[in-house]
Amino acid sequence: MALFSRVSGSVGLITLQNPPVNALSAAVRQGIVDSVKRALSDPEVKSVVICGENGVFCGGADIKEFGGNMSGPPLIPMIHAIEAANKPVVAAIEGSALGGGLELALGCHYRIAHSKARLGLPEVSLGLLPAAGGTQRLPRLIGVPAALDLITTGRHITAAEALQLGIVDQVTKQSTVNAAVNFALNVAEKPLDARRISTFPCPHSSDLDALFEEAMQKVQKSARGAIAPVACVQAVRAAATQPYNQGMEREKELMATLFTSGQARALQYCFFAQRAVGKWRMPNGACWDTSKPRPVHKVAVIGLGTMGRGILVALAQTGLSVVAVETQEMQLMEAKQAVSGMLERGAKRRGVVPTLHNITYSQNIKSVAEVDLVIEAVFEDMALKEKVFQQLSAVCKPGTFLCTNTSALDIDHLASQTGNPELVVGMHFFAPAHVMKLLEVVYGPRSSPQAVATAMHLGKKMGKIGVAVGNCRGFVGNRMLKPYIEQAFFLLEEGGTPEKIDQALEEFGFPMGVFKMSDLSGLDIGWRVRKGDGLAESSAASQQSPRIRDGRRYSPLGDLLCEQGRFGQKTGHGWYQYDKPGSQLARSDPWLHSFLEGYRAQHGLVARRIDQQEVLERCLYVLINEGFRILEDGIASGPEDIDIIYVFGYGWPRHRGGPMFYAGMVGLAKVLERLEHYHQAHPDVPYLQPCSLLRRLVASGSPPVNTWKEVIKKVRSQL
Ligand SMILES: CCC[C@H](O)CC(=O)SCCNC(=O)CCNC(=O)[C@H](O)C(C)(C)COP(=O)([O-])OP(=O)([O-])OC[C@H]1O[C@@H](n2cnc3c(N)ncnc32)[C@H](O)[C@@H]1OP(=O)([O-])[O-]
Repeated sequence: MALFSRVSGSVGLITLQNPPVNALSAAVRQGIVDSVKRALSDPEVKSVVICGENGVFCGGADIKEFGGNMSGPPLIPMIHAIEAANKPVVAAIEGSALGGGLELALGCHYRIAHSKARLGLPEVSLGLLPAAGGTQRLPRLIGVPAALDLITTGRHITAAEALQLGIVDQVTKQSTVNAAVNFALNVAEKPLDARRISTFPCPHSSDLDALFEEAMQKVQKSARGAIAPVACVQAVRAAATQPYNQGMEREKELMATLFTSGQARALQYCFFAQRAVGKWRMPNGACWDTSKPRPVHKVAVIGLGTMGRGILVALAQTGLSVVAVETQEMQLMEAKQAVSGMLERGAKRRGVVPTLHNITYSQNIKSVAEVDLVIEAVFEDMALKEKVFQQLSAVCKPGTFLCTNTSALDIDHLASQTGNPELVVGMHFFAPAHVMKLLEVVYGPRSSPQAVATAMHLGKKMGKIGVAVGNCRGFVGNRMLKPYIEQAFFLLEEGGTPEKIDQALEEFGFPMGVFKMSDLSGLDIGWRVRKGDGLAESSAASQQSPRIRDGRRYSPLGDLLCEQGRFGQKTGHGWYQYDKPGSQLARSDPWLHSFLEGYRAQHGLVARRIDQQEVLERCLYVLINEGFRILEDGIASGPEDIDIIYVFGYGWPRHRGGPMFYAGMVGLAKVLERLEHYHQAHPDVPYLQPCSLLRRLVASGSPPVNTWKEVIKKVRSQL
């Protein structure tokens, strides 16, 4: 709702009240309409201020209403009525003015912002466009290029940038409402014609066609198939080329196509899923609201390879005091130099002072004795990690949380090396760790809820999206990746090429196909794991059939490439060739193609044509199937956990909502039918066998993804 009051004698104050972000629900819109009417009809009121309760102006339209029947007064006429008012209306912007919130402010005649406020039109990230006049008013106010930038990226800007762009008229460090009320008193009798943005001509650049052509190319390149950024450009074009009313018609028309699109549904699902993962729950019932984190003031990072350095940078940037330990002197010196450089560059970009002084470097593990939490990031080798955990358990003060940055190893086994296994959790960061948003917080059977809460809290402080998951080989992300990569190898054996398979996945929306990704991360990583598992054996030494392991189909293609020293980008050759070691531009490699031909001939395989549909169905559905197994095993507590892990850690296109949401969009029955089909064709591939949870969900009528948790609970109790 919205509260009306009269302040300073003649100022009507309208306060939006819908915690926590004052979203424009039906009740709030009704409240604004009623309050504006009251202010305009009250002869004592000479000017009006609109503000939000609890230090937040407005987070925009109420996204929760989008799925249901929209009732209450519509936003557009409400904003028009404010703009058309014959008394000045001033927006007092504190906290956030986003989406419909900023559109409301643009309908006001003046805008005063607090210096800490954030403004933006982030609708594009929800698969929409600013359809309450945002695409028409903003270009008229700040010009086409700046409006295009804000509307197509959805980025939030500071009050200082908003002032510089001309979006706000004044920035204050004091009480925004007081400043706005004083401002309103001063402008009470001033004429308003020059303050109604919809009447402004849109500032024209000399070559509009070229400008929009360039903008369209830019969004198409970065959108990876998302439709909203394209619609945003089209809407702004209407502002630049048509009168306001026609522009509004175009905005409405474009919004209508977006509003009901699957992409909008997927993106809005992601918005809520991102927030839902913070409300974690362990199988024993412990959860986010009953488990309080312990304060962490001092942290240590052990091992300063690539991952350790990234983690160190992310920690130092939070302002925490960090002890960085690396036993090799050379490595320590190199790491110190690299980390200082990363911190300095990061600080320069953000216009802040680098936090180099937060870090103490040491070669001695005993220097972690006084820290509250340790993140171990040594080489991915169980024997080495065991030793480190034994040492940590001996040197750390009682109660220190011990976290490991392993990407697949057994957390519980590591916990068993310490005197207090309840203090041990996994903190699985993704490379580069100071950039990538995802953090898997992995609890073992003995991890305490407080250890999970503390790791999740620390992750949030580091700007990460933490997802709490159970302990199993590869946890959630890497466990699902295994069958996905395996299918890609099988497709190569059957006639595919790295180029065709990658193209299908990139057209789906991944930034990189599976083979380019593998070249980037290094083929030797998977090879080392397969060797450890006894799967990858030198072809000469192998006693067993090269294409079968334990009765299951196996592809040794990756191993054979590694035997040739082809480790990917770092060696200049992998699934592709590169100009030189370390280059990033992948080129098709004739050697690889003739190698594949030779391999097929050697194993009596006849290449067939593999189309895009088969690539997508086999690679994606097998990954989804493993996701269902993870849900069945209770490793992830809901589909949102898996989807957020894939969107933020593995490049799954956000506008497709994550693998589990996508399965729901495709139709669970269809996913099941295709898995059955492929399993029949490849009975020696167990990953293709549909898991029982998927079957049960289909049998129970394929309920929508947001109700799976309930179904899973029931299914799990019956399994
Ligand atoms: C015709 C229409 C045209 C119009 O152009 C369309 C729009 O405006 S589209 C909208 C364009 N606007 C946007 O895209 C802005 C979206 N919002 C944000 O970016 C951030 O929430 C914000 C920066 C505001 C606060 O960040 P923070 O302080 O870290 O806090 P937080 O993020 O944890 O959120 C706290 C709680 O509020 C909830 N909630 C939040 N916003 C909305 C909403 N609009 N609605 C409903 N709920 C919303 C959120 O789910 C969470 O709920 P819970 O149950 O407690 O988990």
